[in-house]
Amino acid sequence: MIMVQGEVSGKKYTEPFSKGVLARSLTRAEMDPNKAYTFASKIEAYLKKKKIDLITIDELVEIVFDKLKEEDKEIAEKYMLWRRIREHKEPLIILIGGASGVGTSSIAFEVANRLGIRNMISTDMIREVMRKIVSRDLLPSLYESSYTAYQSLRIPPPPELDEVLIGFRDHVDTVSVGVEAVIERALKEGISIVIEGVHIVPGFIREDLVNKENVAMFVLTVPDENIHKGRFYSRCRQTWARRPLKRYISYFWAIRRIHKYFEAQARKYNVPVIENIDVVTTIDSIIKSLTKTTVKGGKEVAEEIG
Ligand SMILES: Nc1ncnc2c1ncn2[C@@H]1O[C@H](COP(=O)(O)OP(=O)(O)OP(=O)(O)O)[C@@H](O)[C@H]1O
Ligand SMILES: O=C(O)[C@@H](CO)OP(=O)(O)O
Repeated sequence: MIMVQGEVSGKKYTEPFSKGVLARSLTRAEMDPNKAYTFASKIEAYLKKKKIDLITIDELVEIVFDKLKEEDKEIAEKYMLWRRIREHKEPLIILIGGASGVGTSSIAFEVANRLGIRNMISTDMIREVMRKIVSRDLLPSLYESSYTAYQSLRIPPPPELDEVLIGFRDHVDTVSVGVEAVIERALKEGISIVIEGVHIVPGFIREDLVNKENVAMFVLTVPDENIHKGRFYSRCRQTWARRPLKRYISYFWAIRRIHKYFEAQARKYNVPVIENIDVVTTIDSIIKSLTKTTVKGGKEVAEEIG
C-alpha cells in the first residue's frame, strides 16, 4: 500500500494514497471528474512502478504537477494556484458582495468548496440574528430588504438625494456591525470563512479589518440588466427556493440603483469588481486576485509552466 505523509500544525501524519482524494483536488482545478479519476489512477500506477510506498504530500504534488503539465498546462497552473492559497498559513477571510441577485451566494459556495473552506455565512443570516435582538421600532430599516429600506426612513431625505441609496446605506451600516463581529471572531479563532451578501459593501466595514493581508473583498456585478433580471427567474424556478419573484421584479429598478452604487464604492475603495457572467470565469478572476493579494506564487507558477 502507498502511504502519504502530510503535516498539520507541525504534526506529521500518514494516510493511504486515495485516488478519490487526488481526483477531487483535480476537479477543483476544473478537470472533468472522469478524467480526474483516470489521471489519479495513472499517478497511482506510476508510484507503484517506482516502488514508492511512502511519499510526502510535497513530493506527490511535484509529481502531479509535472505529469499535469504534460497533459494540460492550464489545469496544471490552476492546480498549483489553488494549492498555494490553501497552504496559506493565516486564515483567509473572503468577502463577496453585490446587489441582490448578482450571484454572491452561488459564487461564495464555489470559492469555499474549491479552497476547502468549511465556513460560509450569508449576511442575510447575520441580519436575521440581529432582527431577534433589536426591535423593529428601534431600527426599522433592519427589518426591510436592502432595496426597500428607504421606505422605513423616519425622516425623508432631501429631494436632491437618492432615497433608495440613503435607505440602503442605513440598512447596510447596521448589518455591517454583525459582519465585523464574524470577521473578528474568525481572525481570533484562526478559521477561514467566506462571508457573502448584499451587506458586503466597500467602505462600510472597518478599515483595520479589511486592510489585513488575509482579508480579501470582491464585488460581483452583472452589467446587462436583462441577464440580471433573468437570474431572479432562474432562482425562483428552483423548487427549494422560496423567494418571492414578484417582489424582486417590482423592485428591480431599486436593485439596479444599488448595483450602480456598488460599482462606485468598489472603484472608490479599490475593491476588485468581477462581472459574474460565467461561473468559471468569475472563479478564475477571484483566484487570480487572491494569489496577487494574499500569496506570492501566482507569477512563479506561470513562469514554471512557461
Ligand atoms: N455566473 C452565473 N451564471 C448563470 N447563473 C448564475 C450565475 N451566478 C449565479 N447564477 C444564478 O443566478 C441566481 C441568483 O444567484 P444567487 O442566489 O447566488 O444570488 P445572490 O446574489 O446571492 O442573491 P441574493 O442577494 O438575493 O440572495 C441563481 O439561480 C444562480 O444559480
Ligand atoms: O435584502 C436583500 O436585498 C435580500 C438579499 O438576499 O434579502 P431579502 O430579499 O430576503 O430581504
